[in-house]
This record gives sequence, structure tokens and C-alpha cells, in this order.
Amino acid sequence: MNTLFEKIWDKHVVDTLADGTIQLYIDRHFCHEVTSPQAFGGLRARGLKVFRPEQTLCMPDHNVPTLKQEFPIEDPISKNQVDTLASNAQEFGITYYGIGNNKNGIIHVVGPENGYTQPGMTIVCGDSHTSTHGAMGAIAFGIGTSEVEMTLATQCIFQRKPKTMRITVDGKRKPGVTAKDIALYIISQMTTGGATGYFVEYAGEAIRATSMEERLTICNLSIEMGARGGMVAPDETTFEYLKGREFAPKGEEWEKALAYWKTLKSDEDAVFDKEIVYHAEDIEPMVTYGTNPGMGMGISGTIPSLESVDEASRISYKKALDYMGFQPGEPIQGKSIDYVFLGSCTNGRIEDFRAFAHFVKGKKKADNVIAWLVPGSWNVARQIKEEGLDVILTEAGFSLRQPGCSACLAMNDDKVPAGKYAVSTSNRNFEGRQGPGARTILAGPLVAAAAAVTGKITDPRTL
Ligand SMILES: CC(C)[C@H](C(=O)O)[C@@H](O)C(=O)O
Ligand code: SF4
Repeated sequence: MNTLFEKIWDKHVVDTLADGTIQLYIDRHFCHEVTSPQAFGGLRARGLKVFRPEQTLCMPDHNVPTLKQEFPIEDPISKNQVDTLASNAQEFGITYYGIGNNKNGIIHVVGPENGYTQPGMTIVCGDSHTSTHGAMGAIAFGIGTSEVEMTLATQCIFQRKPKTMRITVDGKRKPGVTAKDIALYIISQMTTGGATGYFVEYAGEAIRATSMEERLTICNLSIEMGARGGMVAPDETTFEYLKGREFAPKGEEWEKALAYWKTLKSDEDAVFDKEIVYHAEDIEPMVTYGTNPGMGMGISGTIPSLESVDEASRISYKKALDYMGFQPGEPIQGKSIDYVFLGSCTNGRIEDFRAFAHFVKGKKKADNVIAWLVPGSWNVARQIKEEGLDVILTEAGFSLRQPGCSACLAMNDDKVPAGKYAVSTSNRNFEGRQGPGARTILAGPLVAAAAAVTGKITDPRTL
């Protein structure tokens, strides 16, 4: 009578300390340029080696430019971070997919797509969106830099066991509703702190019906409601996606792994610390109207009135709307926008580009919109070309950029100017997230595509 989480967790417990802290074994460690320099520095200072270098994969993603990657990075801070990761990886003997490497991309896009992420694993990275990998039936969560150092040195970290929560989404989604809409809906109901302290398993008919990439989108956003991580039990969808990928087990090893992976589901009588149920029929295309991912609404609705917010939160609510330049009670549809960003570890995968391209086919980009279409990895970029999506996009007036985190957090040059509105398929709409003063409206790839061709917030179901 165990949950999926417990089954995987228990297999990875090395030791339990007197105070209940667990020493947890880590199967896979992803490492990017932002949160790793001090960790490598710490190893060097203590004269330590990386204990199991083959279990860490490094790549720069946050600071990479999305144009002219063939040339040295111009920004000295970004260049230094990227160069530091390259030299650390070389010094410590870790696999490194640098800029220009055809396997480079956003780490949370690359891990699943090359099969480095697998069911039943424990996976960490010095990055909050590590929760993405849980979509493949793994325990995956973000860690701090001191834990990055610990992982490099020992392949273990110390953790408190989180509480478990199951979020069931019953029923069937309506047409035009994407995985991003499901996730934004869940966060709008849960609020940004609603899952704090919990590890979430997503279940139910609507979740089972999602593709592998849609699950990655949903689990990616778990962190935005405070969850430690999110996961989906692996099934045929997962196995089919994994089979034949570079790091996936092959031949007899595959059969052995598959037999084990099939046991990875919560038992019928498993007990969760908290159970929540939503209905897919209640979900419509979503957008955010405020400055945290919990401030989401159905696209056909009106921005919540001041009175609908509890009194203690009204000042911060008003501040968020002022930042966005929106009024309580007004409809959000029809609002003029300036930028569209398709990309990030939330929605930068091939299915997102297919959805976007399919939608804009035969239409034209609105003149008032600057669109940044940024594939999540070089693998995605190649697939876009192979499928001829680039031709469709070009005909509709769009152009593609090179892979990286890009405008998701604007650590590179892709910054939305102050006061401008960006409909963004990324995961955070905090003040200044996409550039100082930038205003972010989070949405899925279809809402982004509808905004790109109309220049306004538009319900994609109406086009
Ligand atoms: C830079 C990194 C530490 C950060 C994270 O942890 O999520 C970033 O990826 C983000 O999305 O804000
Ligand atoms: S794409 Fe965005 S959310 Fe994902 S790792 Fe990069 S900065 Fe973080």
C-alpha cells in the first residue's frame, strides 16, 4: 500500500539520521552554469573529486544567446559563467554539451529527450524546474548550490521526506485546452503556496490521456504552487517515448528495466497526505493577469474584482494589477500585446512548435508583435526543420532563434522592454522576470499563437 513516490524514495534511502533526516542516493544530476560555480569551487578547495562523474550531465542554457551562437558571447558576465562551466566540466571529467554542441539545449528539455531521465530514478539539479523530469515517473527536484557540491562529491544528499499529495484531473479536456492550461488552472486553484511541503502525483483520466511532452509541461509547473516536485506514473506513453533514445537501456537491459518500470504506480490502497480532485471540463484556455503564476484565469473571463480578494491581500493585489496596467473586473480578451515568446523548459518542445505552427499556418504575424520562437534544444530545432515547420512559420512572418532559456528569465539579450506586454509560454510572470518593467502574461502555445497573429489577447478557439 505504497504511493509511487514512496516506492522510488524507499529504494534510494542510504541512511536515516537520528533526527529523521534521510541520506538519499541520487541517480542523475543535471548541472547548468548558474548554480554550479561555487559547488565546483568547494570541491577544489577541499581537494575532492567528483564521485561518479558519469551520473552528472552539464550544459549551459540560461546565459546563451539565441542569435549568432557561432560567435563568442558578448556580455562578459554571461561569457564568464559559461566558460567557467566548460572548464569545471573538463577539470572534473563530466560530460559537457557546450554552446554549438548539437546536443545542447535547456537542461530540462535535453534530459528527457535523450533518455537520460528515466522512470524510477532520483534526479536533482540546482534549478527549481527540475520538477519537469518527474513526468517520466521519477523523483526529481531542485537543490541549492551546497547540495550540488554534496551530490558531486558523494552522489547523495540529505533530505527530509516530503508529504505526499495526489491531484486527480478527472474527465476529458475540451478542444483547444493544452497541458499548460491544465497546469495554470491547477495553480490558480491551489495558489502559489498551496502545495508547499508536498510532493505531488498527478493522476486521473485527463492526465493519463496526455502525451509525454504534455506531462513534462505539467510537472514543470509543480514548483509554481510550492510543491517540492511533481510526478506522473510511467505507462505505455512513457515507455514508447523512451524506447530507442540515446541513454535509454537497450536489448535485454530494456526488457529488465521495463519489467521494473511497470511496477511503478501507486497501489490502489495507497494513502496520500492530501487528495485534490479537479474536472477537466472546467478548464478553458488560461492566461495570467497578475505577477505570480497563481493569478490565472480562463481567457473568456474578467479579471477578478478587488472585492473578490480577501481584505488583507487587496493592497498587493492592486499593486500587481497596477504593474500589469490592468483594472479589476475588466475582460482580458482584446488587450493589445507587444511580444510573444514561444519557448522555455515549459513549452519549448517539438509538440509546442507543432501546435504553434499548425495554428499560424495560412495566417500572418500581426505587425505590432515581436515574436521570439526559441526551440528548447538543438534536437527540437532539427526536428522543426525536418518536419517543415520552419517553412510554415516563415510564410506566416515568423523566424526561429537558437536554443536556450532566452526570454524566460532574460539572463541573455532577450529582454522585453519596460511596460511592454509579452504573452509568454514560460512559467514565471514575476515583476521584471522578462526584463526590468516587462509585463508577462503566461499562456500555452495556442493562446500565444492566437496573440501572435491578432496582436491581442485572443481565445484561440475563436479563430
Ligand atoms: C537560475 C535558476 C537557479 C532558476 C531556477 O532555479 O529556477 C531559473 O532556472 C529560473 O527559472 O528561475
Ligand atoms: S527555461 Fe526558464 S524556467 Fe526553465 S530552466 Fe531556463 S530559466 Fe529556468
